[in-house]
Amino acid sequence: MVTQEPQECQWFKSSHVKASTTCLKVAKLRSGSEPDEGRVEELAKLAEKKHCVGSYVSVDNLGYGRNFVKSEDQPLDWIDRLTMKAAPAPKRGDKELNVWPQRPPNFRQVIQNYVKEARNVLDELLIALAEALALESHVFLKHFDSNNSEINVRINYYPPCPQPDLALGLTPHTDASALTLFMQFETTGGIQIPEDRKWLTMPWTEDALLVNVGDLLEIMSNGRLKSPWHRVVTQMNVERFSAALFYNPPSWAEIAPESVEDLVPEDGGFKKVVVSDYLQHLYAISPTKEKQAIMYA
Ligand SMILES: O=C(O)CCC(=O)C(=O)O
Ligand SMILES: [Fe+2]
Repeated sequence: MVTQEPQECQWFKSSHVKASTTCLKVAKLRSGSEPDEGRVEELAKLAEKKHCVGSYVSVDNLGYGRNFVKSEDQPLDWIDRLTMKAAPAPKRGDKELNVWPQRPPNFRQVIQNYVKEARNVLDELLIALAEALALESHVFLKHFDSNNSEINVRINYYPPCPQPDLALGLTPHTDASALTLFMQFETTGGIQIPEDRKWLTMPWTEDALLVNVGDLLEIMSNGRLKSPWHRVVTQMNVERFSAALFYNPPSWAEIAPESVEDLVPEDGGFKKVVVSDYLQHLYAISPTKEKQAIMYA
C-alpha cells in the first residue's frame, strides 16, 4: 500500500506511483474536485430505505441484493447494498434505471456528478500507473472511452453487528473491476487485507479515498499490478457506510496483457480475455476460498 500525500494537482504523476503497488491510498482529491461527501452520505441514508427503489429482478447484479449467494446454508454477509449502473448513463426507459432510487429526487444527479469527477481521477491514475510500469501512457486508458466504459456504483451499508466474530460484512474477494474507488463516511476500520497469515485492517482515514486495483487491471498489467484479496469485517455498535465505484472497460472489450519485453513472465503471463467472459466466469465460481478467478485469463 502506498500513501500519497496531497500535492496540488500532481498526485498521480507516475513518479509518485510505485510499480509494485497493489493498493493505493490516495489521501485527497485535487482541490476543487472533492465530491460533496456529506451530501452523498445523506442521500445514501435516504436511499437505503428499500421501499423507494425498484427491484433488480431482470438486471444482473444491480439493485438491492447480495453477490454470490449459491446455497441456502451459506452464511450471508452482514450487509445491505444497492448497486446502480452509472455509465454508460441509463436513458429513460432503460431497465437499469429501475434500480435507481426515486427519492430523494436529486439522488441520481448527485451520484452522476460524483461519477464524473471520479472518472477524471481514475483516468489520470490509469495513465500514471502505465507510466510507472514503463509502458506507453495510454495502454490502459485506451480501453476506457467515456461513451462506452462502464461504471457501477455500490452503496454498502454495514449495520452494527452484535457478534462481529460470527459474521463478515463482505466475504473475502478481489474486485472484478479494473479500478475501484472507495469512499467511506464518518466511520473507518472495516476493510482488511491478508498480511503474514493474519488479516490486517487497512489504515484508512475518514477523509481519504481508497483506490483498489481490480482483476481486469491485474490482467492488463500482466500481473505487475495485483488485485488484493480483501474482506470487510463487522463492528459492534458501529454502523458503516461506504460507496464503491467500479471502473471497467466496456463488457465487449478484449483486454490484453501489456508487458515490457524483458519483464514478460516465463509462462507468458495472462491471456487476452473479453471483459464479459471474465466477469461471467468470476460470478459463476464465486465465492471462492482464495483468489482463483484470475486463473481464467
Ligand atoms: O466497504 C468497504 O470498505 C469495501 C467494500 C468492498 O470491498 C466492495 O464493495 O467490493
Ligand atoms: Fe471489494
